[in-house]
Amino acid sequence: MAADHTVHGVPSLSAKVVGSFAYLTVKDRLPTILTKVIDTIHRNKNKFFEEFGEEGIQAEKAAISLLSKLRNELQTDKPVLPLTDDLEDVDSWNQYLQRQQRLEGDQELVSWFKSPWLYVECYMYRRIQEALRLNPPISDFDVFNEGKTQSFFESQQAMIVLCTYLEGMRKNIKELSKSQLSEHFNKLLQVALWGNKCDLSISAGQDNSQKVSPIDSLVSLKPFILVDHSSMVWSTLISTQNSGRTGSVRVDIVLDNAGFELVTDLVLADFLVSSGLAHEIHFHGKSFPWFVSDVTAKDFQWTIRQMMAANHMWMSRSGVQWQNYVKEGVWSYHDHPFWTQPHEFCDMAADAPDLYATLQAADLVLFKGDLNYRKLTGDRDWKYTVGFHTALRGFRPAPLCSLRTLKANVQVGLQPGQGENLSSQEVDWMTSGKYAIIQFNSSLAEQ
Ligand SMILES: O=P(O)(O)OC[C@@]1(O)O[C@H](CO)[C@@H](O)[C@@H]1O
Ligand SMILES: [Mn+2]
Repeated sequence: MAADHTVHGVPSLSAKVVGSFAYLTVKDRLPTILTKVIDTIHRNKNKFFEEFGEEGIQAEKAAISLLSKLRNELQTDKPVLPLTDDLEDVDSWNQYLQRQQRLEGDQELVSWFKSPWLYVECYMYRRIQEALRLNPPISDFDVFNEGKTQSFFESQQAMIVLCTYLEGMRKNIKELSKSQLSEHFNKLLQVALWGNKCDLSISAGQDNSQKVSPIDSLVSLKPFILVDHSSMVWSTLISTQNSGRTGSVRVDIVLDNAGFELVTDLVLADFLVSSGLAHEIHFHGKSFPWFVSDVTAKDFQWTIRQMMAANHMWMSRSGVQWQNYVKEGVWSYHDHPFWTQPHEFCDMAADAPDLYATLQAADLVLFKGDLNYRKLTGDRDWKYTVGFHTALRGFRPAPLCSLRTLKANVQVGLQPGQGENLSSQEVDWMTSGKYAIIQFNSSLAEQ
């Protein structure tokens, strides 16, 4: 039987296409990230010594040696190796490697430059975790922590603007009309969308004096939203209210990055709860450090604590409110090994049925960020006009919406000619983070 990486003749993005964005990422970006990780571990040598003595130093050396070997395997296109640590997901990863090998056929071994980009990129982050797990004293060290905390502190000004907006609204939220609520909803949905922009500086001001408000900048960013299904997201929320259901409305947010983006997500979640549009928010994060800036449980708790401790009245008031939501169970944080695996989401029902069942209990699921979009669409070379519903290939646990700035060259659901027009004007429109989508799919059949 012919086995390959195509679905309906649509191939997976892969570094085997020389010059493609996937190729450049594997060739340049991933080794750079590994070098930074090695440097970070080395710079923390003294800390490891203070905490664990000589054992800490040995662990630092051993982890660095494993990571240098990993970088060499990547750069010389060596075969992808099975994992050897003790995490609960090892079997699943190793089975996935076999699955990839079957797709590859007998001719070639699965390797960095030949296999699907999504797979090898996820695998790199899992191997970083392996290098730490195999060296127990430093297993819990988060190699990306410094960057995440720095991005939080650098965007304080924009956070203050958001929390001030939130507090202003909270005061008379019960008196707002449906249309006023919908206006606030659209704004905060867009703030959470642009929070995914890679540079984190949504408020254009670079200096630390006058900052442009992340709310005010929404108008000028609007033309860069290529697909805007926000009215369908709103209708979904409203219809759950109008349906006369007695149960509480639950919104799940599949988080992406820590720092400013996480705060925009928490502000949106706060609005949903305090307006009564939702009664319960489930946040889904990663169980270990992932794709440099993704949220882990520690980041989630740290962020709320930092907000509470902030030296600004509305920021700390928001932090206290969020801590209460967590205490009362109105907000809950969840992680599942599936989020740090390479599977496309259409595999979830079969490969992580418990997680799929969890999402089925939501009234709406918001997927933040670029990587989640790649997994929603299988990271394939789809034609721009293919429907989102088609690209999801049966993944529809609940009504869902992707909030994503474009940082990888996969995009579906555009109007005829829209993608071609953009390509003729800006070669990097799919990877610069300048454009964005709010793309919705109902849980029903084809819309
Ligand atoms: O998911 P996010 O945080 O929005 O983006 C993740 C990302 O930076 O990593 C990949 C490239 O290495 C791309 O998918 C994307 O640009
Ligand atoms: Mn991310």
